[in-house]
Order: sequence, then C-alpha cells, then structure tokens
Amino acid sequence: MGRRKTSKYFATDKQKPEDGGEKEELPAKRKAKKDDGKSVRSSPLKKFHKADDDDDDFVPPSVKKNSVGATPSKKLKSGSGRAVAQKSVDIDDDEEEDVKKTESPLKSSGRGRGGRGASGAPAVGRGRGGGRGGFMNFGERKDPPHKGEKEVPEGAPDCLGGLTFVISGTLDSLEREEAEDLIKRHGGRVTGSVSKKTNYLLCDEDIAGAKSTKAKELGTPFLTEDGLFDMIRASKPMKALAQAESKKSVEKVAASLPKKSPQNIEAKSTSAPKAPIERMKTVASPAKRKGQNIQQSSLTWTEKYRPKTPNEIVGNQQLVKQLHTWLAHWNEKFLDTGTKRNGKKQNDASAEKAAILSGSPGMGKTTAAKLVCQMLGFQAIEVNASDSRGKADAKISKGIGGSNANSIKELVSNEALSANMDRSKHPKTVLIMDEVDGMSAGDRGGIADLIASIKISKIPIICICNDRYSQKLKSLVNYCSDLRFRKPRKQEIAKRLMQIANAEGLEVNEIALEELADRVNGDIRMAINQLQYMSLSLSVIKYDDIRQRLLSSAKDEDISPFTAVDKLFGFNGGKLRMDERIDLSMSDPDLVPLLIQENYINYRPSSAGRDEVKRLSLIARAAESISDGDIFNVQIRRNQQWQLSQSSSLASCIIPAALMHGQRETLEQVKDVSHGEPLRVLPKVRCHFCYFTLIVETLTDPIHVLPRTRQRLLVAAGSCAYLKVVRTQGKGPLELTVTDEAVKKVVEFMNAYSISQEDFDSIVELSKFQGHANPLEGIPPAVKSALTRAYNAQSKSRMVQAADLVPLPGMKKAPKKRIAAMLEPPDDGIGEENGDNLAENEEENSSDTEGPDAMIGEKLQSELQSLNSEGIEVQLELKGAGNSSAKRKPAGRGKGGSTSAEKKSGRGSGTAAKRKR
Ligand SMILES: Nc1ncnc2c1ncn2[C@@H]1O[C@H](COP(=O)(O)OP(=O)(O)OP(=O)(O)O)[C@@H](O)[C@H]1O
Repeated sequence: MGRRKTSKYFATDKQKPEDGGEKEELPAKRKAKKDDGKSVRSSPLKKFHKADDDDDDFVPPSVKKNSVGATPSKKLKSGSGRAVAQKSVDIDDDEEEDVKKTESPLKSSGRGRGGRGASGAPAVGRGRGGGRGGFMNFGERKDPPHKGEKEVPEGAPDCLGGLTFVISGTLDSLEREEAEDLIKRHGGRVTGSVSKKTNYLLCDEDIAGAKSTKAKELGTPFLTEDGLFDMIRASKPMKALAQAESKKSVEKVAASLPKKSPQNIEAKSTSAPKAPIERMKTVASPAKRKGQNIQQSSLTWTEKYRPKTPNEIVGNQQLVKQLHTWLAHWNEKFLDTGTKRNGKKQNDASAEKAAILSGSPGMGKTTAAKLVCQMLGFQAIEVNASDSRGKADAKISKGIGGSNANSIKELVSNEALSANMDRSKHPKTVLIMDEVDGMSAGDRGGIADLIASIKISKIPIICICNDRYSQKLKSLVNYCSDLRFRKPRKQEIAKRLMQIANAEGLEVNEIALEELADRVNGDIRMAINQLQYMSLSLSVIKYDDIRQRLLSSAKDEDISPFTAVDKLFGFNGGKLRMDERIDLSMSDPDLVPLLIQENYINYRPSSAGRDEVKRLSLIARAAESISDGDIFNVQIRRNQQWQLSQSSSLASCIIPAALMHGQRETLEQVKDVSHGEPLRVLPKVRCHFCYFTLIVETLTDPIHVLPRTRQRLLVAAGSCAYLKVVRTQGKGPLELTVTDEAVKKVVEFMNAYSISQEDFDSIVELSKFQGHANPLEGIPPAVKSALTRAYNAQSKSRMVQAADLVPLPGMKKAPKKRIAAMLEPPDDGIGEENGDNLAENEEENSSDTEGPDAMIGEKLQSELQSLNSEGIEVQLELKGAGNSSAKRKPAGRGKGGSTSAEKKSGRGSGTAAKRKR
C-alpha cells in the first residue's frame, strides 16, 4: 500500500483509534454498528440506488439499469474501499460541512455564500472551505498533505457510473473539489451527506465527524483516495474491451447490411447496442435532427421547449396549483356583484385581488402565469411593468392614447370587462405585470398607482418580480396572494435537460447535466441556453465540456466584490492568472480594495506556513502595498488620473492578496477586555500574539491610523519588539540602569516605526488585556517623563507626508486649495487656529515639494503637536527630507463611525469630524 508510506495519516496506523481502531471494511447491512472496530465487509448490492430511498436525489431509470462495468464489488476486490486509519484529528465538525450545496458560480453575487468559483482551472477559485459558510468560513480546511504529488488517473469515461460518493475531511493529495471533479468526470455522483444511497465515503482520515458516524451507522464503506484511483485505473482495460466489443458489433451490423448509402449505415450504427460502460443517452438520431422543420429549428430551445401544460413546469407545482385556484375563483370572489358580501369584498383593501409571483430569473414564473391563464380560458395581456413608468393621470380620460400607466388603468377598469357584459363575447382577461420590481423609485408613484389599479380592477392582475423583498414592493404585497417560487432541484432540472437533449439527439451524460443544473442556480432558461449553445459544436457532451463551457461563460458573469476577494485570498489565489486577478480586483474598483484592506490581516499566508515572523513580514509588505494603493487612489480621485487605475488595483488588491492568500483565521469576539470594549482576538492563541492581534485590531481601524503608520506599527507589534522589550522579556530598555540610554533606545524605536505617544499609550493600554499587569509597572516615573521629553525633543525632525502630496512622476501636484480644504479646522473650534495655520503651512509646503525644507519642519512641529493632542490623525515620517503635510484619511476608506480603539487610546475627546481628519 503505497499510500501508507506516503501519507502522514497512515504513519499512525498502528495507534489505536478512539473508536476502536482500524477497519478493514465496513458492514454491508445498514444496521447500527457498535464502535468495536471489527472489520466488516460491504455488500456490493447496496451500492445502487433504491426506489424507496429518500427522494433527495434524482435517480433516472438508467442508473438502476446500469450495472456498470466497474461494479462496486469488483472495485472492492481490486483494493478499493480499503481500510482507513481511524485517526482522531482535532477538526471541527464544521469540517464535515457539505461542499456540494455551495452556491453556483453563475449565481448573481452578494449572497454571502462561499464561492464555488468558476474562474480558473478546475481547482482554481473553488476555495477550500468555501462552502455554505461563505466568506467568513473560507479556508478553514487543511491542505492535502501530499497535494499534487500523485498522478491522477484517467479511467473509462463512465467507470463510476451509478455510484454515489460523499467526501469527508482532507484527502491525501486532492482538494475536495478536484476529487469531486474526478468522480463526476468518470460518471459518479457526489452528494453532500451520507444516505442510504451513498456507495462510498471518500476519506483519508476518520475525523469522527457527522459523515463518518452516519456512514458507520449505515454500513457505508469507506474509500481512500488511493482506493478511488485504483478503481478508476482498473476501468481502463475494461474500457478498451468495451470499445473493441462496440466496434465489433458496429462492424457486424455494417457487414450484414446490403451496401447502401452512407447515411443508412450511419443511422444503423447509431442504433447498434451500446457498450455497457457508455451510459450515454441517444434517443433521436442525427437524421431526426436534420429532419426537423426549419421553423422549429429556428426557435430557441427555451421557446421550443417552453412547457405546454402546467404539469410540464419543473418544480413549484404546489405554487402553480395555488395560482390556478386563485385565478379560478377570482371572478366569483371579486366580480360577482349580486350579493352584498361580494360587493364589500371588492373594496376590501386586504383582499388578495392580485397575485405576486416572485423568484430568481428563469424559473418559469411567466410561463406558469401564462399557462394557468390559458388553462382557465383567460386571455393574458402581458405588460412589462418597468415600461409602464410613472403615475397615471387621475383622470382616466386624459390617459387615452397617453402613458402606458393610463392604458393599464383603462384596462383594469374597463366596463367592457365587467361581469355585466356578456362573457361569451368577451374573453376573460388577466393582466400580467412582469418585473414589477423594475419600477424605479423615480417612477413617480408607479407602485402606488399599481395598488390603486388593483383596488379598482375588474380583472385579475398577476405581478411578477425577482426580488420579493424589494422595499418598493413592501406595500404591494399586502394586496397580493404571495407566491414565492423556489429553485427547482438540480435533479429535476437535469431531468428536463435530458428530455430536451434526447429530443435533440444530443448524447449527454446525466452527471454532466446535473453539473450544468447545479451551476445555473435554478435558472432553467440559462441551462437550456447553455445546452443549445454547446449543441452547436458538439453532438456528444461530456462532463468536462460542461465545466469548460461554464468556466468560460462565467467570465462574462458579474462577480460580486465579496466573491472576488474570496477568490483573491483563497488557497488557490496564487494560481490565478494575472488577467484573472485584474478582472477580480476591477470587479468593483471601489469596494474590492476596501475589502482587501479589511481582511488581509485575517489570513495566514500559505507561503508563510507556521512561521509567524514570515507571516508578519508579509503582513507588513501587504500593508505597505495598500498604502501605496492609497497614493494612487488619491491621484485617481482628486486629479482624475484614471490611467493609474490598474496600478492602483495592483497595489491595493493584487499584491496584498498575492502575499496574504491562504487560510482564513476567524477572529472571535471577546468582551472581557479590561477597557470594557469588545475586541476580536485569535481564539486559542495566548501570549504576546494576543497583544499583537489586539494591536492589529486597533491599528486596522482606518480612522485611527493611516495605512503607512499602521504597517509600521504592525511590524512593531508583530515582531513584539516593543511589547517584548517592555513586557514579555521583562528586561526592556526602560529597566536598564542607565536611563538615558534606555530612553534613547525606546525613542529610536518609536521613531523607526513612527509610533506616536498616543500609539505608545494605546499599546501599553492594550497589553493590559485580560488581567495582565501594566507593562510599564515598576518603571520609575522619572524614566517615563524622561522618555516623554526625549520623544518631544526629537519631534522637530519629524516630517509629515500625505498620500495626496506624494508627487508621482509626470503627475501634476494636488491643487493647493484642495489641500487647504483637506486641512480645514475641526468643527468644535478646538483647533481652529491650529487648523488654519496648518492649512497655510500646507500651502507653503505643497509649493515646495521638490526638496527638503527645515523651516517647514519647524513650523509644522508645533502644529503637529497640537493636532496630535486633539486626536487628529497625522502621519509622522522620520525621513527628514521630502514632502510634508498633514495627512488626511482618504475618503471612503473608513469603516465609519467612532471606534472602540479611539476610546481606548484616549482619543475619544475629539468629534467624529476631527477623527476623520
Ligand atoms: N420551471 C420550468 N420548467 C420548464 N421550463 C422552464 C421553467 N422555467 C423556465 N423554463 C424555460 O425557460 C424559459 C423562460 O422562462 P420564464 O420566462 O417563465 O422564466 P421567468 O421565471 O419568468 O424569468 P424572468 O424572471 O426572467 O421573467 C421558458 O420558456 C422555458 O423554456
């Protein structure tokens, strides 16, 4: 067993596992098992879907029919499904989360779910751990220990046909998504949780999670990655055999035929028995396809295969019935004026005189509405609500020939449509208002008018929308029967697609269709369109073709900034091509940099491994790059230098993500910080790293500290030089006997990292975390005041640099007025004078950006002192020369609002306006 030599999990095979040790094979019968560790054998029969299984999965008849060449029994004999070391690994049960149920990459963005990204190569963009947990849980799974070290076998195309796998834990060399692809490519099915239908639990370690417990309960055999590889490899000779057989049979048929036209032979050969392994569907011959009439073939498949009866609608049958009932009783409920009761109802505002069908696009809402109308003999008048803009004139007469909205009013109130008229002569009418959520806020009371129309309407109105929760529709839904369409299950969609493929004579694998169905996020229209598109170039569609197609079509998809960041920071972020990275970062050039800035600190870079120092240096480099991005950003925003956009996204997104991509470390909230403010700290991490995190947390608040300062502080905090000196080692310079030397060292250190006195106090304050003693305890007051004096004495040489004023080659300088505006005094007058002076100084300084100016430094000095004391953010630079100005936080970078960090660091006295400066 080669794997035992290579896998770290098998290195501990001999250790007795917690639940009873190594299992050779697992019981065939689905009875509850005791954790006695006894080896049991699995029955091959159970590996096929049973009719009485839960209906979670779509089981086409072919699955049952096909005893695929690679039967489970054979596979087991050939060494698959072998023992799995029952090693106990400390992994969350979340690890067992279903990766199958992740959102489709084609889905429109912003739902907060993890990315099954479709951008990039198979393994690319589908981040590990990017399952239902979404962005925050991203990357919680470990890397495979021998990632990419094994050759992935190529087997017969359908050698895993009819088998259902569940993947658990970390595999030896494959990412889960890669394993999933491998299985599907070979005709197997992958589901998210173990059920009676599951044939194998694919795992290389028994992490005793929910899946393995369930598998043991049901007697589902465990299969290692090597077992799977063997299984696939074993199918190769069978494939050759099967192909030979199939070839023979074709030849036989051809020989037995009188020599006729080539078309005939072709037609016959297609009807020859198929190879047992090839479980492709062929119903219509190519000849049939050719024979279809021109009119039919010119139709798009979505039109051609539009359901003809309500029963043909995929999914949501219950809602279709409800709609049918509502419409069938509409007249008697709202129109029959014979009784007093009915007359009252007509004016009842709460009556559901209209129906609203909601759900994401392409699910069949319009189709359902039309079919139900047709079934009940109603004539449907379809109006796109987003076209009928604006409020109708109160006087209907004025609307004649006027706005669309008025014509709707005319329609719904038309006497000719009322019950008094002879119904046999006037067909019943329904108004279908499509895209009611498309009425924009500027539609001058469009929705209100629609409600008014509903109230007076003498015909039923069916409203259709995508976003049921749109604010605009809040009042409308009160007047409507609320029918919310849900995404049909992928198996249902796949079944429909299979019918279409069959009718079109396409050969397509059902697993491939399920993949397509899975990826379109319930959008049947899109699935059908994709299928039609592929049929133009292929007559046999395989799993890989679908993947390929979806990957390329995903490029045109609107990707949300969250997904973009998810991908950039993901494990596979490093594998993305540069153009892909640029696309991702440009998906929202405003928000992506902010998300990068917010999150880069929360990743453990895969290139750093467990090396904390390396990690910190990467953090520092990322922060440096982000602050460079700020400089570009300022040039772009203020000076309209749009040609810098790519440089900006490179600096603020691509470089930080390239440095930091890896595993996300979720931060948790703790409330027991001495200052009473909730802070997030890394769980299970203590010692100085806590402080590091706390400091980082404070410093990552963009209002508190500007990126460049933050970066330096991060380095300081991260390397713990500061804290180590002051606290951890307990022998900081301040404890040195020679006070001057100690003070000098500390001030040098502070200067080196641009740590202001407030920052110093913040760090000291923060390091009191969780009952730790004051790090400055025991340091004599005289030393402390010597430190303050020394720090202040050196402040003359400190210069300030703002992103706004950094001259870029070939760029024009920021206008003086803007700089002055930027430095306007705080609202409450505390620093009015100071602010003005500073503004003046800045003007002067900005005109002298070409070289150092000691005078300016001196002038600024006093201003900076006072600004600092008022809590105004300035960035101090030790570089004696260069441009100088107070730096303002670039607009839009802030989290907004005042933060705990400010309070903690004693800066809470300033107003929000001041802080933003
Ligand atoms: N549930 C379904 N069953 C079968 N075919 C469907 C279904 N949903 C959509 N289709 C196919 O997609 C086409 C478009 O569907 P339809 O216009 O009804 O979707 P919709 O939900 O109204 O979309 P939108 O919200 O964009 O208007 C149909 O002609 C049909 O071919």
